[in-house]
Amino acid sequence: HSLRNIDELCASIVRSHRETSQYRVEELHALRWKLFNREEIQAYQSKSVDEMWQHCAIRLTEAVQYVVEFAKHIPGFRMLSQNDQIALLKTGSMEVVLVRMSRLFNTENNTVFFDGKFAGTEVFKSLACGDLITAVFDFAHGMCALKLTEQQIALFSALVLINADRPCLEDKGRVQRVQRSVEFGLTHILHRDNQESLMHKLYQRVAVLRSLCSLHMEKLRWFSQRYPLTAHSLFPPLYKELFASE
Ligand SMILES: CCS(=O)(=O)c1ccc(CC(=O)Nc2ccc(-c3ccc(CC(C)C)c(C#N)c3)c(C(F)(F)F)c2)cc1
Repeated sequence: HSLRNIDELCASIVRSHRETSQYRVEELHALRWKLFNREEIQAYQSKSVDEMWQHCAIRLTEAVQYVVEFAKHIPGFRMLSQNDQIALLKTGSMEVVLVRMSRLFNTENNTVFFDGKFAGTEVFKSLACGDLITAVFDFAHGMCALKLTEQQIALFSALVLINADRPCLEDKGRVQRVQRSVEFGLTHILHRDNQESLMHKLYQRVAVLRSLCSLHMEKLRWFSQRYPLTAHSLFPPLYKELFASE
């Protein structure tokens, strides 16, 4: 890797992250005190379990679609086979959504940007998934504590996605080469930012991310058994394709 194309690699991943984020950090910062009022919280809490699940699945799927766009602009991702691209997105897109969620989190009042305003955990009560929501909020809190820059989030998101250890990859070697170039990019910018110590903290976050996503899948399996009609006919097709283990 000559430095030139490592800088180009980082620049294209950062550009893609910026272009595929629904909101810029400045916009979210300006909205951070826009909280749901009592009536709005009441309205969410009076939704039935399946209504709230469907509502959240739609929101999550929107966020995932931006991650799919982000992936397509990671240098080397499009050179992978269709099946390998889908395999990486199937297991990695939720992880990247959760990494991105940390940008939506306000640690001062423990709220996250959802449906246009900042919501506390009480908004999600009717999901009957308190442990998952708590885990999502805790993860976002932990990510905020690292005070990552947008560039660091962009490279970390790309590294979370391009993982050669994902199951059922056709050409593991090719994914490994793309993964190594992204790893090189992340270490390059951490070195430039004089923050090499962040690298092992980021790998620790990956372990938490894995458990969070398997908790999400476990809850989805529980929900699909309890509300098969909603899960099979009212969830966004992309959500089912990526997360329903069928
Ligand atoms: C920051 C990147 S961006 O692209 O700009 C962007 C990206 C997203 C947004 C707004 C947005 O969609 N927030 C949101 C959406 C869903 C959820 C959510 C809801 C319920 C669940 C559990 C359920 C499925 C059983 C889970 C999970 N797991 C996640 C959340 C939050 F996690 F907070 F609850 C927030 C705004 C800008």
